[in-house]
Amino acid sequence: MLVLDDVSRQFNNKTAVAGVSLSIPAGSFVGVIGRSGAGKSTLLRMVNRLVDPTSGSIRFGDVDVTRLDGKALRDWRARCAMIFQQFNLVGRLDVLTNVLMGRLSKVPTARSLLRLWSEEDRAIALAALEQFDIAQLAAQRADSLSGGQQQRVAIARALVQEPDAILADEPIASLDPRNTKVVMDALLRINRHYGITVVCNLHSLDLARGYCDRLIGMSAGRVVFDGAPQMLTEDVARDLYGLEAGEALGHAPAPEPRAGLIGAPAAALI
Ligand SMILES: Nc1ncnc2c1ncn2[C@@H]1O[C@H](COP(=O)(O)OP(=O)(O)OP(=O)(O)O)[C@@H](O)[C@H]1O
Repeated sequence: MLVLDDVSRQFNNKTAVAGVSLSIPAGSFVGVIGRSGAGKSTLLRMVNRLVDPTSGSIRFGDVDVTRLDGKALRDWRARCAMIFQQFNLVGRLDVLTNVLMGRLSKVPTARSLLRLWSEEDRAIALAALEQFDIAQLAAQRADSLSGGQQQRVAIARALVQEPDAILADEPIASLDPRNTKVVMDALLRINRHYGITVVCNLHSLDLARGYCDRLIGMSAGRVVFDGAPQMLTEDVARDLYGLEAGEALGHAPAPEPRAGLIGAPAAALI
């Protein structure tokens, strides 16, 4: 269970997140929605500690995330993988090496410094690429791939970290509708098949409704809606998005059917 208790973040005199309290049970697929500037990215980044809260606490099980530093903080970041709008791959490296980067926290320091990957690590990375139908791209430079392919590589890299949670910050914001569906289906698969918690910032309400079990609506740094997608009425949605309602309430592709939800550890990739 991920628990945020009265978490706030200020940038100079601007309050980005204001007194957010939330409990997210393991295995949830949560969508964080709201208009631009509502505080969605800051909220996610605080969980991963890319941004430190100004006040409040974040706990995951018995770990007090807000107090971690050094190796303990690095370990935490390995347990909650981030996925970004701009993929954050190393463009000049091949796809397989990019995915192997996700194994860095799993291998002894000496080997990780020398980038000496075991056969097992390579097999895990290749199996992750296969999951998302991009194993044939393993030897290509990451920067030669389309946006949708790059985001699937980033998701494969996150998966081989064997995380407890994946935090996805607008993962489809720069993708076309077909790739949007492919990437959202990949996140859904990770959630359903491996039981990994997914918290995903989304601008499109249709997408959030289609994929998430629970929506958290933010406005001016506060949580103003927290519930199942079907509880979010059109009126509440219009309030949430204000002038952006037209764009945010547009139609989005439907997810794959939610079948075959077998829990399995990420290590079971091979
Ligand atoms: N590093 C920063 N320095 C100063 N202000 C910031 C910083 N990061 C965020 N903010 C401000 O905090 C508020 C919340 O920003 P945040 O990026 O969390 O919102 P968001 O809902 O993710 O928006 P978007 O959908 O546009 O990414 C905004 O007013 C933003 O300008």
